[in-house]
This record gives sequence, C-alpha cells and structure tokens, in this order.
Amino acid sequence: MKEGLLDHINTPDDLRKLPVESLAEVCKELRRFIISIVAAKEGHLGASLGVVELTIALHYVYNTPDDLLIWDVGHQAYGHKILTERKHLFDTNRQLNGLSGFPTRSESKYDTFGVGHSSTSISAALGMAIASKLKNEQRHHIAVIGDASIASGMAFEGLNHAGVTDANLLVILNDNAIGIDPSVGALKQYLTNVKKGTQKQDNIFEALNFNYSGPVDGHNLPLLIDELERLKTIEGPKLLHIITTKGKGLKQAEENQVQYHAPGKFDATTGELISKSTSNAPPKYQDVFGETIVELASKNERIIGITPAMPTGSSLRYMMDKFPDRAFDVGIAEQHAVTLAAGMATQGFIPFCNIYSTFLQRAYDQVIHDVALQNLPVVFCLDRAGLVGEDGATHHGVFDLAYLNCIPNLVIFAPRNAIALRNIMYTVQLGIDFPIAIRYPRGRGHIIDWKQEFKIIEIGKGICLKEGEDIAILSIGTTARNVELALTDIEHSTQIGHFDMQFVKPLDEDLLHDIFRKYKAVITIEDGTVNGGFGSAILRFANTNNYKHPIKIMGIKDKFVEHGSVAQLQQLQKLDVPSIIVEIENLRFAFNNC
Ligand SMILES: Cc1ncc(C[n+]2csc(CCOP(=O)(O)OP(=O)(O)O)c2C)c(N)n1
Ligand SMILES: CC(=O)[C@@H](O)[C@H](O)COP(=O)(O)O
Ligand SMILES: [Mg+2]
Repeated sequence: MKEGLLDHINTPDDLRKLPVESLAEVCKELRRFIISIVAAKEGHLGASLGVVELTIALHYVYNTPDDLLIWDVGHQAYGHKILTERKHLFDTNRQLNGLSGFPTRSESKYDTFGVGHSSTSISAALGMAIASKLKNEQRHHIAVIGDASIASGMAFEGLNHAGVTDANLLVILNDNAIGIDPSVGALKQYLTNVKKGTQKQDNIFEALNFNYSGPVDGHNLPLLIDELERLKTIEGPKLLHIITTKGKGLKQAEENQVQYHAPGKFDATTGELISKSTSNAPPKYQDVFGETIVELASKNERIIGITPAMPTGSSLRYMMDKFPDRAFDVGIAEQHAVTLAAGMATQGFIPFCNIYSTFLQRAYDQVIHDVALQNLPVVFCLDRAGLVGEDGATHHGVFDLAYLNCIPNLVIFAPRNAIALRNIMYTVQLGIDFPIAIRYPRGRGHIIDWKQEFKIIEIGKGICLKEGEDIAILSIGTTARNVELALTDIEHSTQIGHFDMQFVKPLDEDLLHDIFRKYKAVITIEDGTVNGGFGSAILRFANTNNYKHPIKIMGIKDKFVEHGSVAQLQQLQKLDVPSIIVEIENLRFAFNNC
C-alpha cells in the first residue's frame, strides 16, 4: 500500500505538527485503516467510523494525554487507539494477549479511564476535573458520550452534579440517534427536536447550568476544530452537541447501522458481510429465548418482555415486533428495567426482564430491594452469562452466580442446553411466587432439534445424566457439555457419575445426599467465579452436613479474565475438555495411591 500521512503518525504530537489542511486526508486514511483491520479481525465498527473527525479534532486541539479524554463505553475508540501509539498493534485488537477492544488504563497513558459499560464518562471526567482543581493543575477534561448512553441514569447523575460545580469539564454529546439499536425514549425525541431547531429556548443542558453549543456537524472537521478551540477558553461545565452518522464512510455500515455495529468479518473493499453458513447450526441461545417468549406470549397475555437497549442482542426484538404493547426497550437503563419489571409483577404480570449478565451488575440493589425483598415473580433472563470472548474483562458474565446466590428468595437456574432453557421459560410462566434468574451463555448450543414439546421443570431438582462409582461431577448450566465430551474421551468412564444440578438455588439437597453417600470424591464445574458461586454452595452443603469428601471446584479464578476466543479462555481457565480429563485423572490417581 502507498505510504500515507497516517504512516507517520505514532502519537498525537505527530498529528499536531500537521497543517489543518492535511487533516482531511488523515481522516480518510484512518477510516480506511479501521475498516481494513475490523473487516478481517472483527470488532465494533460503526461507532468508530462515526467519530473519525471528532477523534482527530480532539487530539489535534487538546494536549493529550495531559488533557484528559474519556470515552464512554469505548467501543468508538479505535481511532483514538490508532493515533495513540497503538497503530502497529491494532491488528491484535480483541485477540488473546492483544489490545483490548476498549480503552484500558493499563494499556496506555492515553486511556485515562477503563470502560466497556456505558454512561460512566461524565462522572469519571468530573471526578478528574475536581481532582485537578484540588491539585491546582490546569488541564482540560473531556467526556465523549453517545445519545443512547447519555439517556442512562448514571449519566444524568453526573450532569446533575457537574452543573453546580465550576469544574473544567467538556461533555461532547455524539448524537447519531442510535445505540446498538435505534435510540428510544423522550430524550431521543427531545434531541430530535433540538436538531430541528424547535426547542432551543428550553435547552435541557442549559437548564442544568451547562454552557451548551451545537448542534454541530460532527463530520465537518474545520468547524469542529474551531468550536473546540473556542470551548477551550470557556470556564466551567460545557456541553457540545455534535451530529454524526454511525458507520460514516462505509455505505453498508451507514445504511444498516444495527448490523454494522459489530458486523463480524466483511469485505474491506465492498463492505459486504462474509456470512458463515449456519443452515445446519444449532440455534443461538438468544434466539431460543426470543422465539420461545413469542410462542409463550401468544398464549399467555400476562407475559411482558423488557430489555435495556439490547433488543437485537437478546432477540427480544422478535416479541417487540409481534407484541409491541407488551415488549419494551427502555434504553440503557438496567436499574429502571428491573424496577419496572417489579412494578409490573405487583400487578399480576409475568415480566421477563432480559439483561446481559454483566449489565445486571448495574441493577444489583434493584434486584435485592425492589424484587427479591418483596418476593416478586420477576423472571430475569441473563444472557451472555459465563465467558463471552473478545469483549473481555468488562463483559464476561462470570459474577452472576456469586452475586445472586446470596440474595434470599431468588431462585437461580442455568439450563444445560436449549431445551432446558425453553422448558424453564415454559414452567415459570405457568405461575411462580418467587423471582428467578435464568442464566445462559453467548452463542450457540449443540442441540439442533430444540423445538420440542414443552415439559415442566421441577423447581430445585437436579438430574443424573450418568451414573458412576467413584467420582461425581456436578455441573451447572452449559458446562455440562464439556463434561459430557470429557466422559466420552476418558477410559474408565463407568466410574464417573455426572449430574446436572440445574439450580444453584435452591440446591437439590436430596440428590446431593445421595451423591455424597455413594461417591468418594466430587468435582464441581461452573463458568463463573469460584468465589461464592456454585462450587462454593456445594462446599457449604458438604461442610454443613459433615461430608469429608475431596471436592475439587473448577471455575473462573479470582482474577479478571481478559479477551480472547471462548475456546482459548476456557483453556486458560482450565474449563475445557482436556482440563476436565486431567482433574478426573488426578483424583483417580490419588485414590489409587492411598
Ligand atoms: C451498562 C451498559 N448497558 C448496555 C451496554 C451495551 N451497549 C454497548 S454500546 C451501546 C449503545 C451505545 O450507544 P451510544 O451511546 O449512542 O453510542 P454509539 O454506539 O451510537 O456511538 C450499548 C447499549 C453497555 N455497554 N453498558
Ligand atoms: C460495546 C458493547 O457493550 C456491546 O456492543 C457488546 O459488545 C455486545 O455484545 P454482543 O456481541 O455479545 O451482543
Ligand atoms: Mg448513538
């Protein structure tokens, strides 16, 4: 490829040496560079393409990293990474031992705040701005936040506080009218009106004491640079409202913004998706949820569906299309989603509140205070539980079993396959008088013929999948699959029993007593943290009942798990088939030698 300006930019200082007139060319090359790498290596695309001009303007005008730049979510920060000493590493983005897909403090001094979950940028930037004042340091603090992320409660908390400070804070609202899916809610309507020029007088940000400017065309680089230079001279909290197009510069990404948020592999020249054949593949768990809820809701009018901003990712979209009055995308508002569900449950509805496991962390108090304490029959469907792969540490759903297990009243179920997911959804909508969390992973299972006749699952009951003699393996959820595969590979597998416990809470104590009476040793396996999760619960059961068996707990170690493919991460966490075989052999060796 012909050498370009981008080849000579390693740091923002290199960028700042260029004349303004050459920056349009840098934008072009930066876009092309992002497209070429993401096309081959996958990742988030549309958001980064949409902020190419903004990224260049920010690093050109501000003295990063002394001036502090905070990206909200961080899925739009690829251009930022490339301009800040990481161009040569960018082809390792999101891969094992490669760059993180999100700004990460340990990765670069330019990444001032670790992100991945949305709506933190204003609070973090305000914290930094107040700290700078206290330290008597002159620097700028800039939070870049999208229109979907600013509608979240936490962002409003930050705005509310910032508006009564004199902090040197600039919030840039990057308004492209879409999150992953089209933005929702009254704020979206308000921003649309602002863009039309109908509500200037009642500017919501001015009402919160921000110096508001905009809306400005976020793809007009000279205009952006001028505006940022002007804002640099203004004291106190400021908000710049820019209008951009998600996916800017790649036709398909502009036209199909939902799909090109994170499109997978595509042709860098034509933009066409490189589709993998999935005709014979088992379904994604999200689709099992999405199709099943439609099936159930067509017969049970009390079923409600709720998603905080993930209708496509959760496949609640299917219900939103079929039953728009009973399925709600509430925006990036996990706390609200949970309490909304609680409110509906008080009125006799059966809300299925579908939240990615990692994002439910946001709504922990709502789960405890608004749902569990009142013992309301809310059905939490926790998608993306366990290891999610390339999104990495911010997104793995590995804490849910531990953080939910300590909550009274809450039942916790993990289906080992698509049929079990379907059956538990069927069971709970028949009527429950307790809340339940159903957690299942990202991606596809292994069962093709999954649409079988519904069967009731008995609450609190585990299943014997295979009888044995010496060692009992107790699995939870889809970890059962690797155990099954290990048992087909191993010699003397007749000696090994395998139980799908199904429920972390309540544990099937009758079954556990049978197991501990019969077997000499127990292995537990979960795709969640070993601290306080499923294995811990089994250990507690054994201690309480004075069973002295050796118990090996397999799960996620007490350390944040980085990014990589699920298979690689399973291997590193010793949750893959060979690691299970090794554990079995170790225990058998111990028996034979004592
Ligand atoms: C707390 C939380 N909930 C949900 C998500 C999933 N998520 C990632 S990006 C995104 C949309 C962000 O939209 P916006 O802020 O408008 O930025 P854009 O992608 O348009 O640049 C969502 C919902 C998240 N990262 N964090
Ligand atoms: C940035 C973000 O939080 C989302 O885009 C997330 O990466 C979606 O994950 P899935 O691909 O599992 O839906
Ligand atoms: Mg947006």
